[in-house]
Amino acid sequence: MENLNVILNTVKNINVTSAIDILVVAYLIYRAYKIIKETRAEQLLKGILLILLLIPVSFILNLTMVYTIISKTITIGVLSIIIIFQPEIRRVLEHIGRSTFTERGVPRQDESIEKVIREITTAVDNMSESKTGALIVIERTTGLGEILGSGTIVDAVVSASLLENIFVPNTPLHDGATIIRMNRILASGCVLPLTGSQEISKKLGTRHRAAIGLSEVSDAVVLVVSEETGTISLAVNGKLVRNYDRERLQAILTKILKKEEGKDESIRGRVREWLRTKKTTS
Ligand SMILES: Nc1ncnc2c1ncn2[C@@H]1O[C@H](COP(=O)(O)OP(=O)(O)OP(=O)(O)O)[C@@H](O)[C@H]1O
Repeated sequence: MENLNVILNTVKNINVTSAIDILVVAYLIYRAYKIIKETRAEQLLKGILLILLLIPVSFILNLTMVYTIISKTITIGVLSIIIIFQPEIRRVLEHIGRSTFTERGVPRQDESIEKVIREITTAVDNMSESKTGALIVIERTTGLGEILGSGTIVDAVVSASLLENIFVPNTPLHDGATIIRMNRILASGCVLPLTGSQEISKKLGTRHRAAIGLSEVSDAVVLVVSEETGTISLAVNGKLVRNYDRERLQAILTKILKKEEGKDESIRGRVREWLRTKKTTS
């Protein structure tokens, strides 16, 4: 009863500043949840929230032992969360950075993007026909500097023939991933992080797992051509979509990489856009 009074008094003392404080925290939690939704962190997060919910419940019901154990182990818990959620935390922070700064990996001018997309699509389609295994990463806002270091620097203009040449079997650069930034092939033979997801089909080997793995920890677009079947797949945001043909691949790459004309994705741009829509609706 005493504990309940403490909580009621706290609620009574809420002023405008603390209400804003609560709203900001609630918004940040909501955004973080949206980013990690449908990743392996979602289930873990639900479990942790349930345990955290036990703190006020045990406090109100005077369950001294439960309350003491949970509140005393929370520090170790926070440390464990940071270690377990390291990839997801990185993703959330990168996502925040992405909203603040404008895109850097994708070429600015539409013509240039279209050309890069055309060259990549042609190469991927040809490699699919000849069943040449390939792994192509298109960098967007998440910097892939660490990954570049694992491969060999190429630094050449993107062209279908160069891409096809890189992946010719038994040549020095065919193993691993090729990274594209803007309209340049930066490096080949790069090692990508493998996904740890248990939900992926056992039929998919390490090439596809590497594509999903990188797309889980970055906003890169990753293309895979299967050496076994010639199937074209695309991984974005931890999801792999299979069986693309040339037209569908060109369409999806254009949709992802070509920024809507004049659209400002930065926070300032979004606020401006929101104010503009408010003005027109009022
Ligand atoms: N971590 C990694 N980073 C980059 N490339 C990788 C990685 N792991 C494997 N690869 C590439 O994938 C090739 C092996 O593909 P594997 O047959 O295991 O995959 P798969 O998904 O079954 O693809 P495929 O359908 O082409 O056989 C390696 O030779 C290498 O080029």
